[in-house]
Amino acid sequence: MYVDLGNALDAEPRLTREALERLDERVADAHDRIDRLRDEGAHGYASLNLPETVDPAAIRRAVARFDDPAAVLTVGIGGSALGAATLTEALGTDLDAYVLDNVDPTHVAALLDTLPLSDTVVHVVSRSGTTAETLSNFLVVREAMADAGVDWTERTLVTTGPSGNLRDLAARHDLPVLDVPAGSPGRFSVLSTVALPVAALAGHDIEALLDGARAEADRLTGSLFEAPAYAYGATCYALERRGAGVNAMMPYAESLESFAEWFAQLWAESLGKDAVGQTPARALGATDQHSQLQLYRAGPRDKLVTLVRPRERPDVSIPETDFDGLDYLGGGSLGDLLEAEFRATEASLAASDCPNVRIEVDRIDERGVGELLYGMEAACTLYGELAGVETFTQPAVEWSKRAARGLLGGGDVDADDAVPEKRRLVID
Ligand SMILES: O=P(O)(O)OC[C@H]1O[C@](O)(CO)[C@@H](O)[C@@H]1O
Repeated sequence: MYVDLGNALDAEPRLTREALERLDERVADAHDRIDRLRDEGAHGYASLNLPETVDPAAIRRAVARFDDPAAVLTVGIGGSALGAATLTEALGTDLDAYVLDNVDPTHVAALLDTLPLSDTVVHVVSRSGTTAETLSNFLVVREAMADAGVDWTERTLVTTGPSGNLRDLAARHDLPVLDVPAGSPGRFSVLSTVALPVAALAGHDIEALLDGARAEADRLTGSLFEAPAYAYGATCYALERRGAGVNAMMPYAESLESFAEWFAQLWAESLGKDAVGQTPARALGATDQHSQLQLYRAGPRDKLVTLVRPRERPDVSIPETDFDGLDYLGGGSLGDLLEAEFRATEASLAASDCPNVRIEVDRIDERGVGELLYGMEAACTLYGELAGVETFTQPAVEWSKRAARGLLGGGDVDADDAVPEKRRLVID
C-alpha cells in the first residue's frame, strides 16, 4: 500500500508538514502502546495480529465439505457481512456471492427466488450469536431451503462466538462451526473466519490475502513517515482536529465500492465517540465526479477526500470513431479515461484547497486487498489512540437494538415503554 500525503498539506483545513512532524512524536508513543497491547492480546488490538493468528488451513478444511457450490450466501450484518461482500466484490468470483445483511422483506423474498437453494452454501456469521436481523434471516433462509426439499443442515456453515442462540442452534443441528476470532470486533475481523471462508469457497488465495496484510503489519513502525497506514491514520486525525469532519472514501474501482461501505463501518463505529469522530462518506470514482464532487469542491471546508486506486488494472479499448468531437476518445481505452479522470479530480480538489490523500495498491488482487484492509484497520487503530477514544467498543448502537427488542416483546423493557412518544408534525 502506498500513501501520498502531498495534497493533504497546506489546504483548507490547513495541515502543515511541520505539524505532522510534531504529531509524529505522539505517533511513536501510540505505536508503542499498540504494540504492547497487541502482545497482550488486548481486545481490539488483537485484530492486528490476525495475519499471524488465523489458520487458513482450518478455514479451507471447513469449506472443503461443500462440493463446488454454484452460490454462497452470507447471512450476517455489519462487520459480520461487509467483509465477505468486500472480498467477493473486490476479487471477483465464478461463484455467485450474495449477502443478506438487512431484513427488507421485499429484498429477502426476491433474493430467495434467485438463489439455487440446492446448490447454495449458507455462511451464517454472528459474533454475539443473538443479532435479530441475522437470526431472523437465517430462520427464513432455512425454511425456504426446507420448503424446496433441501437439507439445509448439509448446506450451512456457522461462524460465531462461544455462546448465544446461533451457537445453540448449530449444536442442536450438529452444524459445522468456526469460532470468531477472540478480541476482534466484527469491523476488524474481515481477515479471519468471519469472511475468509467465503473467499476460500470463491477460490481465492486466502494465504495471499494474509500475506498482504502481513506485509502492511511489518511496515508499522514508530513514525508516520515510514508506515503508510500510520501516515493515513495520523493525517485523517490531524485534519479532523483542524475541521475536516468528513472523510469521503472515493475508490476509483467499481470493485471497491463495497470496500467503501466496509470502511464506513470501520471508521464510524470505531471513531464516533465522546462527541468526536470523522464522518465517512461513501463515494465512487469516476461516478461521483458527476455528483458529490460539487460539494467536495464548493461546499463547506470540512472535508478530506481519500482517493484509492490500483496502479495496474485490466483495460478495455475504446473503438476508433469518426464522430466529431469524440476522436480524442476513440482508439484510447477506458483505463486511460479513468486514469485521466482520477488525475483531473485529484488536481481539481487540490485547486480548490480540498485536502485529499492518494492511496494505491499495485493491483486489486488478494495481496493488494489484504494490504488495503489491514492498512485501514491499522490507520483506524492509530487514529483512535491519538483521539483517545475507545476504538473497539460500540455502546451507542445498543439503544436502538434494545428498543427494537422491546417493541417486539423480546427485551427487558415493556413494549409500551420501549420508545418514547414521538413528537409529531405531519405534513400530508
Ligand atoms: O456479529 P454480530 O454480533 O451479529 O454483530 C453484527 C454487527 O452488529 C454490531 O455489533 C453493532 O450492532 C457491529 O459491531 C457488528 O459488526
